[in-house]
Order: sequence, then structure tokens, then C-alpha cells
Amino acid sequence: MLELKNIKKTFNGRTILDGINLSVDDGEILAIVGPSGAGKTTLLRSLTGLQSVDSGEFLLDGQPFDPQSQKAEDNIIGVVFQDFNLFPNLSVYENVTLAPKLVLKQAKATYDTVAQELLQKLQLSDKGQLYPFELSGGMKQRVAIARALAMRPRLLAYDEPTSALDPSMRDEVADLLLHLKADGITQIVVTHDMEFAKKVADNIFTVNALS
Ligand SMILES: Nc1ncnc2c1ncn2[C@@H]1O[C@H](COP(=O)(O)OP(=O)(O)OP(=O)(O)O)[C@@H](O)[C@H]1O
Repeated sequence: MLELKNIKKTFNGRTILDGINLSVDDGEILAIVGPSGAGKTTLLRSLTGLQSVDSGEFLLDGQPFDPQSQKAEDNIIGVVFQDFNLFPNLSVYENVTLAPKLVLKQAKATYDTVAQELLQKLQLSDKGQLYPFELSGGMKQRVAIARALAMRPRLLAYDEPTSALDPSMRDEVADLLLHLKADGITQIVVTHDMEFAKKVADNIFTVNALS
């Protein structure tokens, strides 16, 4: 279980997060919703350690942890960015295996097995040798998910997973998240799309805009 207790964040004296308390249970999907500019991305960046918070506590299974000082190899939370952030000069297979190889220092047999399993799970088995520019948006997103999962995170977090894709893809993305949930993967989804949130989430947390 991941818990956030009384998380506060200000930018230039302006309070964006004013004492956020939330938790996500293992195997569940938590959606973080709220109006534009309310601080959803700020919250996601805080809990993934991409930025600092001013105060508050992060707990994993009751133990405090600092998202900013977590070692890369601990990789508590994997992130799927809105625009996927794939390495454009690497193939799908190389995108998925780079961090397990360099950060986790896995042997080839290990990272290759994991990558083949993930590519199969995400319906990318025949796409391993392609480069990001050759992929559709939905495929790029699945590569980003495979790349994050290859690091064996405790939790997978998404920033607006539907917004860079054609609206017709919304149900497909929802099905993908529910499929991963059935595999026991804990997920946090930042979205402005309430219908999407209702479809996938076990719990919905609303970030309110502060004046
Ligand atoms: N690094 C930063 N420096 C200063 N202000 C920032 C910074 N990052 C975010 N903000 C401000 O914090 C507020 C919340 O931004 P954030 O992107 O978290 O909102 P959001 O809820 O994700 O919005 P959207 O749905 O439009 O993406 C905004 O007013 C934004 O301008």
C-alpha cells in the first residue's frame, strides 16, 4: 500500500497542493482527477520523485520513503508519460531492455526473457525491431508501459494516458489498464476524463483548484 500524508507544495509562494492525503492499495487502480491547473501533474511528479514537496510523508507498506532519493534500481513507481518519452534512436526492444541492462545490470538471458514476456503481453511481439517513429500512438504507449514494467516497479503511474491519443482509443486504453490490473499491477492514473476514471478506477481522488 502506498500512502501520502499531508503533502504540501507551493510554487513561488502559491499553494498548489495543500495537505494531500491519499492511499492506494496493492492491485488497485486509483484515478486522480480535477480541473485543469489544479495540481494533478504536480501530485504525480511529487510521488514519482520528479520534483520535491515542501512537507508531508510518503509511506510504502507503512514504511516512510523519499521518492526523490529512491535508488533507480529500487524503482518503486514506474511512470508512463503523456507523450511517452521513448528513446527515438532505439528500437522497441532496446527501449524496453535498456534500463534493466544498465540500471538493474541484469544478464542478457534475464532481460531478454522479461522483454519478450512484456512485448507479448502488450501485443508488441512483432514490433521489437521497429523504431518509435514507425509506431502508432497506441503502440508507443504500450511500449512505454512495457519499458516501465521491465523495471519491476511496485506501482505504475500514468499522466493523462488518453490525451495524446485519438478519442476512439479511450476504451482500448481503459481495457489495457484493467488487463494489467487483472495481472495484479497497482496503478495510479492522472486524468481530466471523468468517464475514463469511472470506468477504470477502484477509487477516485479529486485534486481541488486552490485560489
Ligand atoms: N515548475 C513549476 N513552477 C511554477 N509553477 C508551476 C510549476 N509546475 C506547475 N506549476 C503550476 O502549478 C499549477 C498546477 O499545475 P499542474 O500541471 O500540476 O496542474 P494539472 O491539474 O495537472 O493541470 P492540467 O490538467 O491542465 O494538466 C499550475 O498553475 C501550474 O502553472
